[in-house]
Amino acid sequence: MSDPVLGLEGASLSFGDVTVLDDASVALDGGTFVALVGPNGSGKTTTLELFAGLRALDAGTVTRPTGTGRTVAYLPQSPRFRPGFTAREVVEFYGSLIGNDVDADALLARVGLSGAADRRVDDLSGGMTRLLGLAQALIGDPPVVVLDEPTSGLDPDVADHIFEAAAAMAADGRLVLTTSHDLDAVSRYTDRVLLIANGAFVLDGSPAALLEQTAEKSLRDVFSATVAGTGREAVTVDLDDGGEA
Ligand SMILES: Nc1ncnc2c1ncn2[C@@H]1O[C@H](COP(=O)(O)OP(=O)(O)OP(=O)(O)O)[C@@H](O)[C@H]1O
Repeated sequence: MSDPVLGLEGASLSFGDVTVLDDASVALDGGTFVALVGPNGSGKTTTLELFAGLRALDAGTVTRPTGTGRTVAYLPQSPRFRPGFTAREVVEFYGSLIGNDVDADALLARVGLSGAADRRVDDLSGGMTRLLGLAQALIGDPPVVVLDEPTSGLDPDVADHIFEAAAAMAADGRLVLTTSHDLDAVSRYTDRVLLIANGAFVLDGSPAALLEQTAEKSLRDVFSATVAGTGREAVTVDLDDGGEA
């Protein structure tokens, strides 16, 4: 078997008394669309940041692609682009930063944004802004694309479009790793699901395999049953105004 493109081995990371990873290991291969799911605050964004090289572990090792050029493209949850630029200018600008001659129109077409090439980024909808982020992620043809909640706040059709674009990026041979709370889309589009809870990857498999393994009806049910089984307390919301009587 070939070496994993991304991996964690014996990984531990805490913020003060909050343990995000506790001796966790995982190996991810190219040509795969992987979803990292888990409860709020379970460590999804932090894990993506580790893979993007934006954070270091307390213990253990991170495997990332070696080589020159852009190896991991990271799209944060709320991408921001230089105000006043058009979508095409954004792609050309980032291409020039990376030192790549980019065909901006081809990249915008790849994500379905041809019609918005001359629109200023300030005038793009939320969905278009995420799509521009995907186009930007493809600059320099990185082998790994990491997406943090790329569909939060988007309508289901636009969300589907983004999942389709991400799946196509993986079908081209890349490793695409996304976080998402949209378990319906995750079931339909991804090849592999990792569920993080209590510092560990507690489930790992294709959506179909996870349903079979757990005998649950939907990934949503698998999620709830597994998270409950870890003994993790649900997030509690205190509706009291907190005022003293
Ligand atoms: N810089 C930081 N300093 C202190 N604590 C942090 C820091 N970054 C994250 N945390 C904590 O680490 C835990 C994991 O955070 P993270 O953002 O990775 O979770 P998440 O799974 O992405 O959450 P969500 O689904 O709500 O986006 C949380 O308890 C968070 O409060």
